[in-house]
Amino acid sequence: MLDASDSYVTEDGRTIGAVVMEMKNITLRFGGVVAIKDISFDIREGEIRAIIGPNGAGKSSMLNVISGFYNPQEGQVFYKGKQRPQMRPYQVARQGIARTFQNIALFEGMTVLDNIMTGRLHHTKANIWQQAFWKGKAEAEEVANREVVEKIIDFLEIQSIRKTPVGRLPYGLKKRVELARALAAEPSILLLDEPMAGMNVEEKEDMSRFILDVNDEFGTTIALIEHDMGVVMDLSDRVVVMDYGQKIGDGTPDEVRNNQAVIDAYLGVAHD
Ligand SMILES: Nc1ncnc2c1ncn2[C@@H]1O[C@H](COP(=O)(O)OP(=O)(O)OP(=O)(O)O)[C@@H](O)[C@H]1O
Repeated sequence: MLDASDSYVTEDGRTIGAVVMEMKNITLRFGGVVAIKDISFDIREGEIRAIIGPNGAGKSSMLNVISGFYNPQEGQVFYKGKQRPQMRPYQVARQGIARTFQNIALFEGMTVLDNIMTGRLHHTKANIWQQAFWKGKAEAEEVANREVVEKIIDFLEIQSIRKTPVGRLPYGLKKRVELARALAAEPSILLLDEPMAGMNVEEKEDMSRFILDVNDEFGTTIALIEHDMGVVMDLSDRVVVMDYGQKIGDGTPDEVRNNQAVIDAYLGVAHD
């Protein structure tokens, strides 16, 4: 059994570090609906952590708790060892947590490059006057921001579409641009909201490869939610399984695959 501060090396040679985020006894209600019921789990530095579950299981609600969009009625979120107070999403983003959205949230009329640049907003400290008159600090920031963005464009192999308005791109590429924008924030934790939803097989393979590469190359901790159990099993180090707002499984992909409660949930076996 690992301690919160332990680290270990995976079979494929990646180092998984200490616990960086801990969700403790989280309960979230919408009026009479209990979307999350007393769930606890942790996320370790450098790991790929999936949260899966059938429709309505509470995955999006959980992602929204992590990203600060929802504040749970009960339970605590610990980040880097400290209990996180109630926060707005932009404050969570400033702590190095970036996300993508299931229904792509890009500016369709803007080019790929400009969309990705919007991911740098939290790294821009020059005030509006400095920006308007292109002086000192603003200029240096713009150069640094472009450098980060160019590196990501290369990394995600989207050089050829950098000047294309996002609205003209096929779905799979839009998803890749969204990933690029989230990466532009240089997050310590990247949250992916159903990154493979609506993709064909080839697009899913591409996205899986990029998720693995991001984790490997930048050491980014990744938490993702996904409806389809198959696609995340090869990617993830550990998987939390939710069903009807409860946690019914948590462990390595193999442990989860062999968990009877998980098998039942996915086969639609009735509840008591
Ligand atoms: N804003 C909301 N207001 C009221 N009920 C909500 C709200 N958001 C989610 N719920 C309810 O909470 C439960 C969990 O929903 P959630 O969207 O988190 O599940 P999910 O696992 O992400 O589902 P899906 O895979 O279909 O996206 C559902 O019963 C849902 O109807």
